[in-house]
Amino acid sequence: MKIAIVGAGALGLYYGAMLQRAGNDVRFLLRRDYQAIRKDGLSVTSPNGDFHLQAVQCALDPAELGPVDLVLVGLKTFANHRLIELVAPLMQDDTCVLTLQNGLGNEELLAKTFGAERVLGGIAFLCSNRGEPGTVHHMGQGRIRLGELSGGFSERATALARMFNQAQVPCEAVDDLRRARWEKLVWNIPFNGLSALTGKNVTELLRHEPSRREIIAIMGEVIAAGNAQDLNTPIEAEIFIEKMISATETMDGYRPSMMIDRLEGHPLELEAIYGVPLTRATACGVEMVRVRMLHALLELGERN
Ligand SMILES: NC(=O)C1=CN([C@@H]2O[C@H](COP(=O)(O)OP(=O)(O)OC[C@H]3O[C@@H](n4cnc5c(N)ncnc54)[C@H](OP(=O)(O)O)[C@@H]3O)[C@@H](O)[C@H]2O)C=CC1
Ligand SMILES: CC(C)(CO)C(=O)C(=O)O
Repeated sequence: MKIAIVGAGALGLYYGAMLQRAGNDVRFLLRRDYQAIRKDGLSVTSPNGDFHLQAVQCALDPAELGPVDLVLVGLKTFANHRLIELVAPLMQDDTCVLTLQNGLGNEELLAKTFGAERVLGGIAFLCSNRGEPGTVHHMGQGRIRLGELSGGFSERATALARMFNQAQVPCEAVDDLRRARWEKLVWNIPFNGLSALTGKNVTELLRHEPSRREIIAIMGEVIAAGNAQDLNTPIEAEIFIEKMISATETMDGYRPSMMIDRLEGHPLELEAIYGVPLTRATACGVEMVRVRMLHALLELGERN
C-alpha cells in the first residue's frame, strides 16, 4: 500500500510516522518541515516511546509523490480551498482518500471531485502538537474510528482499520460515519469554542460550575441536532454526555487545538466545526441556540 499524507502537521506527521514505522510505504507532502525532514528525518516523541525515522520520502509538490493507493488528509479545514489541487495528482483509478480532519463537510468536498465511492472519513481521538521542524509531539490517545462516506461496513474500511492496528494505532471501522462525526462534535463544539474564547483549558472550564452546566447544555443541543440527521441509531444524550465529561476529566489541563490556534493567531476551523453543523441542524428543524452564539463570538474574534 502506497500512502500519501496531505497536511503533514501534528496529526499527519504522527499517523504517517506510525504507518511508516510499521513498514508501509509512506510519502509526505511537506511545506514548513521539508528542509528539516530531508536533512535529519522525522522524530516522534510519545508517552509510548520516542522514535526516529531517518529516511523519509517527501516532496513539496504532490505530483512528485503519486500516484498512491491511499491519500490520508490532515490539513486544517481552513486550508480546504487547496484540498482538491493537492490531492488530485496523487489519484489513480482505485485510489481512496481518507480524511481525518475535524468537523463536517470534508468528505463531501472530496466526493464532489473524486466520487463518493472513493471517500472515507475518520474521527481521530488524538492529542498531538508540532514541535521544531522535523519533530512531532504525541501527547496521548490516538484512536481512530473510520467509515465510508456512503455508509455501511466495507472490506476496504476494515482493511484500513487493520493496517492502523498493525501500526499500533487503535482503530475500528464503523457502519455510520455520520453518527461518529456528530459524536465527535459533541466534544469539539463546546470545548474548542469555549477554550478559544476564554483562554481556559478543559480542566479549568469543567471546574467552573456555571461553565460546566453550559458545556452540558451545549452537548445536549449538538446531540439533538445529530439525532435529527436520521442516524442509524440515535445518540443517547444522558449516557453519552456523562461519558464525554468523565473522559475530559482525565485530560488534565488539555488545551484544545482551537485554543492554541487562537493564541498563536492562526485562523480557526469555524466552518467545519460550527458553520456546517449549524446549517445541517437548521435544515432538519433544530435550532442550536448556544452553538449559534458560540459561532458568532468566535467569528467576531477572527475579525481583529
Ligand atoms: N492535532 C491533533 O491532535 C488533532 C487534530 N485533528 C484535526 O486534524 C486536522 C489537522 O490538524 P493538525 O494536524 O493539528 O493541524 P496542523 O496545522 O498541525 O497541520 C496541518 C498541516 O497542513 C499543512 N498544509 C496546509 N496547507 C498546505 C498546503 N497548501 N500545502 C501543503 N501543506 C499544507 C500545514 O503545512 P505547514 O507544515 O507548512 O504548516 C500543516 O503541516 C484538523 O482538522 C484538526 O482539527 C483532530 C484530532 C486531533
Ligand atoms: C477531542 C480531541 C482532543 C482529540 O482527541 C480534539 O479533537 C481536539 O483537540 O481538537
